[in-house]
Amino acid sequence: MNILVINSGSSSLKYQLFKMPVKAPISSGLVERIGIEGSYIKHTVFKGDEKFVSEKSAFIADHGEGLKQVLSLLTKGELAVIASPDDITAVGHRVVHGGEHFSGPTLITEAVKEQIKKLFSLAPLHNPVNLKCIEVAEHTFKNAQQVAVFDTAFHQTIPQQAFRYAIPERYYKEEGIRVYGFHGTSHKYVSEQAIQWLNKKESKLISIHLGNGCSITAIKNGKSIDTSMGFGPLSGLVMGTRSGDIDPSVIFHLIEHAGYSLEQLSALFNKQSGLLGVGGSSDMRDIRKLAAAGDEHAVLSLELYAYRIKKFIGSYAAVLNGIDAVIFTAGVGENDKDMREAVCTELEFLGININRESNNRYNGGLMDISTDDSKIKILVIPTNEEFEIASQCYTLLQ
Ligand SMILES: Nc1ncnc2c1ncn2[C@@H]1O[C@H](COP(=O)(O)OP(=O)(O)O)[C@@H](O)[C@H]1O
Ligand SMILES: CC(=O)OP(=O)(O)O
Ligand SMILES: [Mg+2]
Repeated sequence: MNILVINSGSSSLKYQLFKMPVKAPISSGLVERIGIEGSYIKHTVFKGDEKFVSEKSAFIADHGEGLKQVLSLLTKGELAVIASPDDITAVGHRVVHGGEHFSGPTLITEAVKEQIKKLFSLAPLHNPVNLKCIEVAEHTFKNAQQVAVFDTAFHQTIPQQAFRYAIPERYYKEEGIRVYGFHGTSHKYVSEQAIQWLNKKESKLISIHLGNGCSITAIKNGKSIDTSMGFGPLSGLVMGTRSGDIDPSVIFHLIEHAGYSLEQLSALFNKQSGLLGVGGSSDMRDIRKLAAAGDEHAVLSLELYAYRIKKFIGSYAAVLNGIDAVIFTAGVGENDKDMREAVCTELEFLGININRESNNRYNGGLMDISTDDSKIKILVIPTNEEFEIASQCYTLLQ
């Protein structure tokens, strides 16, 4: 059985094709910097111990175009791995917002698509793109089962005191206004790796996912108990183009004194803020270059980004009443050693001591980058949302 997984994030589209039940990747790849200058596609095919890679740089305007190019790479040319669409038994889709309806992998029906559509306004950078990818896959792989795995599912264990906002109950009961939480598939995957590595029956973890979207989750004994994103994937940490936490008074002010419309407000907080708004680019690699050249705005954006993460670590240390390990994952978490160092600096009082030499040396895989006497372990763990989605799809289809 072959399962193709499509993971569309706000700036990227990642895919992996797995042979099941052995969970062996046949092919994987990514389209990065979608919609900004410097987009590229990397397509990898695994044959035994050998790896074949093709890379192409060309502007890719949106995820629909990205997915069409990916499907063409998978089915045509030298590095094709699918002879016929019927080689694909199931397509697993990452879907970001599932509301309260979905707590596990779900077969996609017309009703499920309607539900994904209803949540467009709450995850405007994601749900429309996720639905688009589902439609393209349905059209391409007519006989495959289409399965959705929701970012929100892992956070369904968050207790009411953490998921409710302090507003009248009817807004929860009638409008579903509550914390949902996102990046759940990633937080689940890396926390399970950490629990296995720690080899402890009971565990208290803080998982820090730093991609284009960023979120941090408190995980007790394998269950999410609080997370920084809320009703939509907008609150909490500073992100590529999203502001993270902001006092709602700012919104009232912009409406009252500057005449902002709903569309302008949504664009401001979702698309024009975060690293882009403060530092001049949504991409951490660009920000690093600007900061190295002395750009003060870029430097400030890095400070805001690290400070916000640190604030949440303190808050979740209190929520968990202790920490066994903090985990860094996703694009920035796995690749930006300076950000890991900035976040962990001056947290010694908590028992977080980073080993700078190990941190600088990190080059993939699960690695402990804390000092030998650090009370709290600091782990870098590459996320693999596609692997997790394929596993959940397989379980569902059995
Ligand atoms: N070598 C690197 N150094 C610093 N940041 C990096 C590096 N590689 C990738 N990133 C950053 O990771 C982010 C994208 O992360 P990713 O998890 O792929 O995002 P998403 O899935 O949300 O689209 C971008 O800000 C990018 O600049
Ligand atoms: C939920 C979210 O922000 O996802 P991504 O980081 O992939 O944009
Ligand atoms: Mg992502």
